[in-house]
Order: sequence, then structure tokens, then C-alpha cells
Amino acid sequence: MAYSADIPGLRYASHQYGQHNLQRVGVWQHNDAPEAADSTPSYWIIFVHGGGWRDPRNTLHDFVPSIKHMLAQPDLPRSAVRGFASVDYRLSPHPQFPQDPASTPANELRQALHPQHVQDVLAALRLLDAEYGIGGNYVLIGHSVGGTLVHQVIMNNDASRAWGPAAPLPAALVSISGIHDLRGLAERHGGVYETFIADAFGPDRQVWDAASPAKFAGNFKSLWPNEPRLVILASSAEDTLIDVAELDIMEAKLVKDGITPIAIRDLRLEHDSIWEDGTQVAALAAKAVAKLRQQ
Ligand SMILES: Nc1ccccc1C(=O)C[C@H](N)C(=O)O
Repeated sequence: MAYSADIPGLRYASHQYGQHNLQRVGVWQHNDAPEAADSTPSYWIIFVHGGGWRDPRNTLHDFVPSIKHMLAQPDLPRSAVRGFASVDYRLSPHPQFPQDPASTPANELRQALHPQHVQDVLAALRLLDAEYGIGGNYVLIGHSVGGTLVHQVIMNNDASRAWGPAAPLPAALVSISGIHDLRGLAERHGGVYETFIADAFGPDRQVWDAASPAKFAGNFKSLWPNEPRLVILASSAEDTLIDVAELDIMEAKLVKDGITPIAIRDLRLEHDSIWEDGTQVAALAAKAVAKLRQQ
């Protein structure tokens, strides 16, 4: 049941925020009425999947194992969580999954180019705010290129709003095995890294830099007014696809901007096993919520 959204005890709703099949967001909430209101705040936990901006095997369902672990997580009380959401966004072409543009319906074609991926994530957050009133009460978790996208939500909050109208900003960001410097990653590894970045961003490396959170010309602290601006950066030493340099450079950028992230370099498991297993994603979400509730 790899693609099932079914989680015992939760009801699932899928929402479209655009015409394309991938412009959708999944929402899971507890079946029964919420517990008696308590005075401590509660949060939405929202996930943005990875897959090199292109892999159709990565979907909003990537969050399901992590949600199951969160339900069983003793240090993430039910009263602390309003619900879970996971975002799909239009993808770029993948050479292993070719499509014939002549015969493929427009709403199934994967031909997105930056900034369409982040435009979609912003649109999904606006939909969640309109339908569920998430406001700034959410933890935004990204895996791999999802880690790029969650930082870009903050980057978009400058005067130009280049990638879309304002979306509510999160209370906390969690970037797991995140890609933060496109050019750096491509130059260190070459090969398929250059290919999937060029397929998603085009050939101009200045565009890559402008989209890279760690190379961002603006200041994360000033564009993210809501306290406490909690950021958790996490990487696994067993990850053979994303090296710790991607975490190091993002940590340095945030520190320069006046934000001290929590940096966790000792996750276990290979790149994709982290979300497939979900235990560590759940623990990171619980850590973020606990920190927010301590404020
Ligand atoms: N090679 C990578 C390195 C780093 C991060 C992702 C990938 C991917 O391959 C993503 C996806 N499975 C893809 O086929 O594009």
C-alpha cells in the first residue's frame, strides 16, 4: 500500500490548488473531536517531499510513514498537533520517465521549470491558510529538494515577492538532507547532479545562485519577522547523495543573518531511507514542536 493515504484514526482530504494533477495538498486530521482546548499552542506539521524536483516516484505520500510515527511519539502530545499536511508540486522532466507531449494531457505533463516548484509550494500554503487557517502556526519540513523549497518560502517574503503572493510564514523550518547551494553541490559531484539541477533551473548558474538558500542575497532574519524563527538542519552521515557540506553552508549563512539553527549531523540511514522509515522525521518534528512550546 505504498501510495495509500490511509492512516488509522485520521481522516484524509486531498485539495487541488491548481489545474495540474500535481498541484494538490493532502491533509490528515484526527477523526474525533479535538481534546478540550488547552492554553498551550498547537501546530500544523507540513511536509515538502524531495526527488530532485523531477522524480515522479516521490509524492505527498512520502510523509505517511513519518505521520504514523508521530502518532506514536510520546513526546509529541496530540494536543500539540492540529493536523498534518503534505504538498505535491509540479515536477520537471525525468529522463527515466519520459512523456510524449503530443499525447499526454497538460495536467499530467511534467515540464516545470524554476520558479514553478516554489510557486506551487507557496500556493499550497495559501490554500491551507484559506481552508484551515494555519496562519503562522506550522512547522514546515522539507527533505532533500524539499529543504531547498522550505527555505525559499522565507526568501520569497522580500519586497519583490518574485515567486508568488505572500503565504503565511512558518513558526519553524526543518531541512532534512536539504540542498542549500545548487552550484556548490553540482561542482562537488558533477554528473547527474548537474543534470537534474539544469533540468529544473535551466543552464544559467546565476539563476541557480539566486535560488539557493545558502547564497541568498537577502537576510533570513529580517524577512522572517515572527519569533522565534526556529530552524533545524539535519543530515545523515550514511547519506551517499547529499554531503554534510550542504548543511555546513546553510548553517553559516543563517548564523551570518542572525539566526542560530539547531544543527544535527548524526542522523542515521541513507538519503531516501530517512523518509521511507520516518522515525527520525517524526523525532525532528517532535523536537521542533517541543522547542516552540518552550518559548
Ligand atoms: N541523485 C540525487 C542526488 C541528490 C538528491 C537527489 C537525487 C536524485 O536522484 C533524486 C531523484 N531520485 C531523481 O532521480 O532525480
